[in-house]
Amino acid sequence: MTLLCHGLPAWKALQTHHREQMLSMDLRAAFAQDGARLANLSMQAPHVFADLSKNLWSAETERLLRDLARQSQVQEKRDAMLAGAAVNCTEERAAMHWMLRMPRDGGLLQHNAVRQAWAVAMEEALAEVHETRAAMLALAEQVRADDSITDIVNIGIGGSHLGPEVVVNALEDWVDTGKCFHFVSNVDGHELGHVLRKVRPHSTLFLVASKSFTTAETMLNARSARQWFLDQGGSEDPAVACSIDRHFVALTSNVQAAAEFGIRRTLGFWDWVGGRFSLWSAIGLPIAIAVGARQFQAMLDGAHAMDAHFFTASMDQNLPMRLGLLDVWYRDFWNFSSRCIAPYSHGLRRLTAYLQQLEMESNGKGVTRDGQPLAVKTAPVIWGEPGTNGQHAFFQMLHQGQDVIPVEFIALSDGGKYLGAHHQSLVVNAIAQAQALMVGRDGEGAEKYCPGNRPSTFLLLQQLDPAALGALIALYEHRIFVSGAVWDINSFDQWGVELGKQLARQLNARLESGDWNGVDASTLGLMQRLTATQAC
Ligand SMILES: O=P(O)(O)OC[C@H]1O[C@](O)(CO)[C@@H](O)[C@@H]1O
Repeated sequence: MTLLCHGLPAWKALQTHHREQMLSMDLRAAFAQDGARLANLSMQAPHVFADLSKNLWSAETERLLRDLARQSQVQEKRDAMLAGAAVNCTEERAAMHWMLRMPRDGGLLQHNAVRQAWAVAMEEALAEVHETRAAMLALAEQVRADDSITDIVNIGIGGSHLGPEVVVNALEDWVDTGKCFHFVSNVDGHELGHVLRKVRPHSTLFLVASKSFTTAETMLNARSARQWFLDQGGSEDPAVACSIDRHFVALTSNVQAAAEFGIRRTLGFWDWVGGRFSLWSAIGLPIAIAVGARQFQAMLDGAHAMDAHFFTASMDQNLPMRLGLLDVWYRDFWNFSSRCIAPYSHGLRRLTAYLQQLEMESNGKGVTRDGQPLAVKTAPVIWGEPGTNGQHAFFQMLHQGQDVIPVEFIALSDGGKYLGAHHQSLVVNAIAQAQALMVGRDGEGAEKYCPGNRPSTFLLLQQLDPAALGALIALYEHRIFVSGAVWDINSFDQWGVELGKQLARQLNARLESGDWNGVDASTLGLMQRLTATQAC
């Protein structure tokens, strides 16, 4: 049994530090007293500048958090991930999404620490990654060149939806095909119907994206799409131009299930790619079709630069480490139960949804890797909306509400082709909000009082290009790994999701059999209402 994090000496030291020095901390005073605060608490990582100075911490806090990281063996756990160990212990799988962005020769391997951790068997995995990617990019280029295909419909949910969607939206300015991209995830037929009304079978390519190829929502959507395709004149005969063979591709690690479904064109990936970490794999096909092989590679390169930073930079200059430790500091010592994500970029409008899965599915756990109940809090609620919209919705509460909620601003220095006046206004608003949260307002009446001293982090990308976006997403992946490692949880499984799936299956079966024995009164009452409504 490993020692639980709250039993470590550094945990106790952080509790004392919090109680005796930080509870009364005032950010305004901290800046007034320390002219070097910004320099010490900000840093440049690959493609991402981070201003961490408006957080409720100090150099001493960070020193103690690094002690905590050492005592909870964060670096050893990181290196085990890099060595291909089965860090996803409940499913006995490695977690090697970072390998999906690794160059064939060199890259990370040029670093001593990485070379030492690298297992020879992983050479084979890397070779397969490159082979599969070449096939994926070749297919993407073929689709891009085919003017008869005007619409791409991605059918998938969770990691098989959110990553491709966030990236295709974010890289809108880099999309150089005239094709339209549609994402269908919800089992609500409304979503599929909405898309099918807009497309034609002979000009649509359906991508059925599912790692397991068993996810109920995706399978039902895929079956309905297939039926629609046949009803609209499509054919099962591969010799016909408008055939399933030509218009359906499966992206999956379960090639056999895809074949049983009737899809013969498949791109595979491996069980060591977690669903929420899969956009870099075949699941990224919609991205590659949208922006082409060169820009897809640029996104991988940006992510790889962040990987190299995470795996090699010293702890005090390692951005994913610093952010992951900040997250533990806020969750467990300040007891902040949520974090607001505020991307000041329309391109990043789906980022929060993506990060919700990444962080809450990874770290929303209550036991350690060896099954011990945790006495500390883990993942916060991740929520938010793009700025400036959020300012006219929930920022009121951030400024004057009773809860303190750390805010994460994400902005771009260069707004690209968008009108300078718009971009300037956008970024100035982000900076002003971070300032307002910190400085507050006093002396103008009780109703106008804003307490200030409210924490925020500011992440700045030069522009929203493929490399910067890749680096930003990899930053979040690694940061979540760090906090998960401190809590000693398995950040790579998601057993909580299974229960609901299992019960939905049982309720469907009970609907068929009419056997409601042992079902609680509330569930039974709701099911009776549903069947009564259906009967009308
Ligand atoms: O790609 P699949 O196997 O359809 O799974 C979809 C999603 O379902 C989950 O397993 C549970 O929500 C996610 O982890 C995953 O991203």
